[in-house]
Formats: sequence, C-alpha cells, structure tokens
Amino acid sequence: MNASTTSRRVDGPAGTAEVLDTGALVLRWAPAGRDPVLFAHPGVGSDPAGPPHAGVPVCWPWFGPGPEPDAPAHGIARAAVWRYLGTTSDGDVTVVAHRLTPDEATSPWWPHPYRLDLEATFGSALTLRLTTANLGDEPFVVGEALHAYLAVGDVREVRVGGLDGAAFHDKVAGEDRVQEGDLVLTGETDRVYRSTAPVVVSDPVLRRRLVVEAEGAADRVVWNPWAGKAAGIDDIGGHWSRFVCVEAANALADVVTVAPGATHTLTYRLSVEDL
Ligand SMILES: O=P(O)(O)OC[C@H]1O[C@@H](O)[C@H](O)[C@@H](O)[C@@H]1O
Repeated sequence: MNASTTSRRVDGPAGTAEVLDTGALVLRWAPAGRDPVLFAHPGVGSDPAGPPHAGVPVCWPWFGPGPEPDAPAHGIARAAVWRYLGTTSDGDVTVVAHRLTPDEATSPWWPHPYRLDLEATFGSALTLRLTTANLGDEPFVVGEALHAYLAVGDVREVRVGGLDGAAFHDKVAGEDRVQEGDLVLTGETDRVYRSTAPVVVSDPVLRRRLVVEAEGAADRVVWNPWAGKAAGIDDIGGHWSRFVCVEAANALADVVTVAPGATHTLTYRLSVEDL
C-alpha cells in the first residue's frame, strides 16, 4: 500500500475535523461545542490487514469482496493516496477536496478511465459528496459506500430508527428479511437495507441523535462486528461497543452503471441533535 500520513486539518468557527490524503478518509469531525461524532480507536491505522476502521472510509468501485479473491475488499479507493485539491472556507463552512484518477490508483480489476472526487463540507452538519466520472468510451459499473463509523456511548443501548418496513439482506444469517420497528443491536450485525429514508441513531448514553440522510444511494448498511469478531481487528478490539456504522451505499443488486461522459454522485449528510 502506498500509504501517506498527510492529513488536512480544519479548525474554525464551525468545529474541528481531519481528513487524510490516504483514502480521502474523513477521520475526525466535531461540530463546535460538541463531542466527536466519528469513531476512531486511539491506535487507528494499526490493523495490518488493511485500511483504518474509523471515520468515513470510501468504498469504491466495489462494495465488499472484489471480483477476484486477490482484489481488496471494498475496492481500491480507501488504500490509495488521493490528490489534495485544496481547502476553502466561506463563513462557518469549510470544504476539503480530494481527487483520485488512474494516475493515483489503477487495478487489474478496474482498468477504466475515471475521475473520483470527494468533497467534504464541514459546517453545523457534515456533507460528503462522492462523484464518479466516466472518462472512457464504454459504460462501467460502480459499487460504493460512504462507510461512516458513528461514535456512540454503547452500541447495545442505541436505537436505529427510520428503517421500519425496509427489506434487508442479513449478511450474518445469509437471508433476506424485512425490518419491523427500530433496530436494536444485540449481536454481530451486518445488514444491507434497501431504503432511502433518513436513519436516526438515538443514543441515550451520549444523549444525542445522529441523523443520516443520503442521495444517490439505494441502500443503507448497518454494521457492528461485536466482541468476538472485533477481537481480530486491531484498530477496533475492545472498542467495538463505541460505534455503529451507518453507511450509504449502492451495493449488491443496486450497483450503478455510469455511461461514457456521465457522472454519478452519492451524497451523505450527517447531523447531530440533542436527545
Ligand atoms: O474490515 P473491512 O474490510 O473494513 O469491512 C468491514 C465491514 O464493512 C461492512 O460494510 C460490511 O458490510 C462488512 O461485511 C465488513 O465486515
């Protein structure tokens, strides 16, 4: 992995944030006057098996296992060193921009001419815009996710609302089901919901609600490895109860075809409310 530890820091009236060039990973974000919203283990990046389990990893151009056993899980973007385009501020809002092209990352499994932009806007909310451009003459197919690790007081205490009635694929049980009521996590959870409704994580321990809204994404993924699986992930380990991933994705059957010359944008918006 061509890793870089260069990070771009935001420290302004709206809050603080940190974005790494590697993976264009939004690692930290805290709006002014509030606790950190994203999970990061103190030893973040220490898992030798791959990219950090923290912040908001960019999964692209496939979600989950790759097209071949040797292909990296969740695609080529999160381990690549992206080009930093700059930081701009306007009032209380700061935007950090990164770009990935075949100059930075190619793969035998992804031989297409592309341009991938991540624009991270830090204000009272965090807004991430991930835009794929097809610069070639043939259509290509993209699977993707903005894989946010939401910091919570205790994952066993939270309620995940907004998914009632949504069909989902349960990757742990290997079956398709329909959500009834709020989701309360009681064990390893790995679900791909077909839903575009806002997802609300109510956290009685930190006494706040985290609200996830997304556009250009057909699915919401909810993931926590629980204690047993987390024990094998160095940069989660004993901290497994301190997050729940709520991802906006185009996964499984919802991968996106991008026509030659066309673009596709996935937008993820995260905001915080008092409980
Ligand atoms: O360890 P990784 O590659 O970052 O993946 C973490 C998890 O990411 C989730 O999005 C997947 O649904 C899980 O199946 C996966 O285990």
